[in-house]
Amino acid sequence: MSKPTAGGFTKTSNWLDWYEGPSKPRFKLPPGSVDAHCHVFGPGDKFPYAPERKYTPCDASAEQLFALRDYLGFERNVIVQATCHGADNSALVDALKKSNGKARGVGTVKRSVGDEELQSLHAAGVRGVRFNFVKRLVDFTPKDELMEIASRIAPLGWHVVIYFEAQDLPELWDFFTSLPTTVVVDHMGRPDVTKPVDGPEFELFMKFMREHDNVWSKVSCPERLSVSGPAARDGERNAYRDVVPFARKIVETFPDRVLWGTDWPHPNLKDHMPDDGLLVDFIPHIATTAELQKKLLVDNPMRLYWSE
Ligand SMILES: O=C(O)/C=C(\CC(=O)C(=O)O)C(=O)O
Repeated sequence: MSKPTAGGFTKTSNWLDWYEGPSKPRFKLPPGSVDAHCHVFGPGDKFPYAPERKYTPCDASAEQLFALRDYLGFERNVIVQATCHGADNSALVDALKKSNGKARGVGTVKRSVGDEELQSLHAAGVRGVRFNFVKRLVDFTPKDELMEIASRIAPLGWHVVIYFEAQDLPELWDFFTSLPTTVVVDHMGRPDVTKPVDGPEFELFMKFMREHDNVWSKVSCPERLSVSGPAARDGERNAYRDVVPFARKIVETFPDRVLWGTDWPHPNLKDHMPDDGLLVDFIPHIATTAELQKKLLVDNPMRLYWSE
């Protein structure tokens, strides 16, 4: 049954709702694992979607996220502000407050944000801001504005999360490499996985990480990047095989600077909605030893988000 969007909003046409009744993962997550990339949406009647949004999702509440966390065997979440909420972080903050310290957040702020607001976001558990360069998701924000925001949040010990597509890395390189904070890349910079893993495009991403030890990567979202699948559906525990070499290379080369997240509730998927339990079973294909798994799922996110 189609999931609702409260508050009189109408979902984007052909919206794929998050998957009801996921499988129990066969992979046993190490104790203290963090789902380091997920979102909350609305509910629209309490936390209206932003007027400037490029899509309207089905609602995905904090309670539903925390139920999934417990069911899959995660201990904590990092909730990332999605563009459908613009720079209004209230749904995010509400979720952080309800989490009893088990969630941290990455928000979106504008140049006009006051020091008091930054302090109150920090108190709620926000530890970073997200700069989104994916053109279908956001209108352009001038780089001087983003740099000003980065310099405002740096003294708080926060980091910058960047979301962009692989073909845009050359143009964004100078900006990214001048950011004064830890920089966390969403979804491996969205590589085109039909290109070779040792080809020039992905090599540029590897160089970006190799030459800048403040750059981290989420090795997340195989369901978004995969071209040939197979999808994490119908019991498939060896899904998205075309993405594995890319994620595995990052995990093995930079084991102390990688994070993993479900990306629940998976906004804007067009082809299929993954079963989140089967998505967890993707992890041992990209982090193949207990040591790598603990770094990816526990040590790294704890160092970045729960250091104090
Ligand atoms: O959920 C993600 O990470 C990816 C998104 C959505 C997004 O980033 C947003 O709305 O802010 C995408 O590729 O559509």
